[in-house]
Amino acid sequence: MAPIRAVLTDIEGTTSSIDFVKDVLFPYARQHLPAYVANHGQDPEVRQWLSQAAADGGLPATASDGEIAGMLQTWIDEDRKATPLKALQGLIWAQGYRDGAYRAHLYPEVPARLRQWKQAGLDLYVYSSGSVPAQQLFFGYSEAGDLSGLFSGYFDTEIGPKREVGSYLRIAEAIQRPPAEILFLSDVTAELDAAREAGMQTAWLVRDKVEGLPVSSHEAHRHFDSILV
Ligand SMILES: CSCCC(=O)C(=O)COP(=O)(O)O
Ligand SMILES: [Mg+2]
Repeated sequence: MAPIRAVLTDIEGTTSSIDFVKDVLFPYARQHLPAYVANHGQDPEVRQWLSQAAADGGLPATASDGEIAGMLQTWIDEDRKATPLKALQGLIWAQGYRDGAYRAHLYPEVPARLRQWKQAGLDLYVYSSGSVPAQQLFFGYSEAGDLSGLFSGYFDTEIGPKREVGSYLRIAEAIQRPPAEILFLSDVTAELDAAREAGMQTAWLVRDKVEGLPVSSHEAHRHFDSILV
């Protein structure tokens, strides 16, 4: 096996709990979405994402911003990983982080392990369904302080869906590493399958408190400390 030179990590369920995203971030975005759309709907970036969401959701061209906001709230309830929704969520979360409404959850061993890997010469990258600005906020306002400087780059679904092989090939190309030198960490086996098909090495994070680790072709880990690179 090729030596690992870079670690590419997912966020939700991997560095951080699913509960924090579902119980804190999503409700905050859902609550503030209508006012955010009313106040910022004419900003060019926001307008572009609203138009893309309306088109993706099959709304008529005459749909009001209120109707688009309502559809986006439904998408939040359904945990849709749609790029326009994720971009808008990131813009809304910025206010919550800056107001101190929350700090991003990280599993306890994650900050030290990321620092160790970085000190050992590995390059660290993030690949999440959350938008790149949302990822930067997440690690910038984490419970362990500002960790954003540890990462050499961030990728979201603008590079492609997380379950598609091509996304991982494009990430490897973007970071100028052979896929075999990249270790991808995720809690979702379909994502790990795609990364492996692209040639990456994989580790499956199983954070649930169930008895024993599942048997899988992807090495399963309860936490980052047992991942040896
Ligand atoms: C960037 S923080 C918000 C996470 C989020 O919105 C999400 O959908 C997480 O998905 P992931 O790909 O990190 O499992
Ligand atoms: Mg995940």
